Amino acid sequence: MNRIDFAKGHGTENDFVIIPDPDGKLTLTADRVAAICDRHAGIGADGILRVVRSQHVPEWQGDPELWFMDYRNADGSIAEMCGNGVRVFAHYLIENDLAAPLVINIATRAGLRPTEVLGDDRYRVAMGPVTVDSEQIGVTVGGLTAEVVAFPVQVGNPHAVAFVDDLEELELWHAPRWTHQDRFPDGVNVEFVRRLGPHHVSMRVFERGSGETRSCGTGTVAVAAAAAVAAGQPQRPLTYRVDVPGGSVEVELRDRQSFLTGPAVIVAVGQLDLDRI
Ligand SMILES: N[C@@H](CCC[C@H](N)C(=O)O)C(=O)O
Repeated sequence: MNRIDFAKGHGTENDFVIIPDPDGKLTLTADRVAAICDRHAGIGADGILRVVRSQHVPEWQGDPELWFMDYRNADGSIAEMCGNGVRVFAHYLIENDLAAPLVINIATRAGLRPTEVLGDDRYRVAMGPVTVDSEQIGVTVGGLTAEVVAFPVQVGNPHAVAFVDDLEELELWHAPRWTHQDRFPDGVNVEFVRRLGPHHVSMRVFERGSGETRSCGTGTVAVAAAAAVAAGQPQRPLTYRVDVPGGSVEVELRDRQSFLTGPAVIVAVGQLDLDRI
């Protein structure tokens, strides 16, 4: 039998299988990731968080002692960052005495993401700079009668943020399409946003590699930054509340830094039989 430990957790219902692999011994092929994330034949998740020491990650050039969040989408593709994943990753480290409060420096493919342990299972992640491209693109998806414009936003991973009047009408079981296909050669996460107040929005998301999810942390930061640009709010700091189908998070925008605050939950621990997956 070929068993490995796992945990299952979520951040505002963006759910992950967490796999400890401190010495980098596990081979996670795209097929295996997809099988584990399969909601019928596997455990089921939007993605996987492999917990590995940075020294075993060839592309990491920084401190080799840090924990590295090796994030994979449900289809097995690799992504640079996962904002909800970082909080769940930090929570896993704390619950397993692998790190201590107050601030945990977590390595990711998008760089360092210092994460503050706030207590009550809440975490505040320094998400790095967020850039909004002024050259907008067109996006279409089921349920929309016409193409909508979207802001390309970079939060370590790529996003396109479109403002709409009605989120309910959107049919997100098929991937959105965007104009200028060459603009995102590696794909993009697409957020649809509705304004609820001056610093309050709600959104739905279609994630690259995972489909519609109930939350996307990097997406909430992208949405707050795009909302600020669209509203002509250059002043900083600015704080947005972003509601997602799975809950609510807070995004702080500073001049060269952004912060994401929200909950993290571990719901199960167990063993996974790799011979059956
Ligand atoms: N759900 C995540 C983002 C995961 C990666 C994304 N699907 C991509 O491919 O860039 C989040 O909380 O940020």
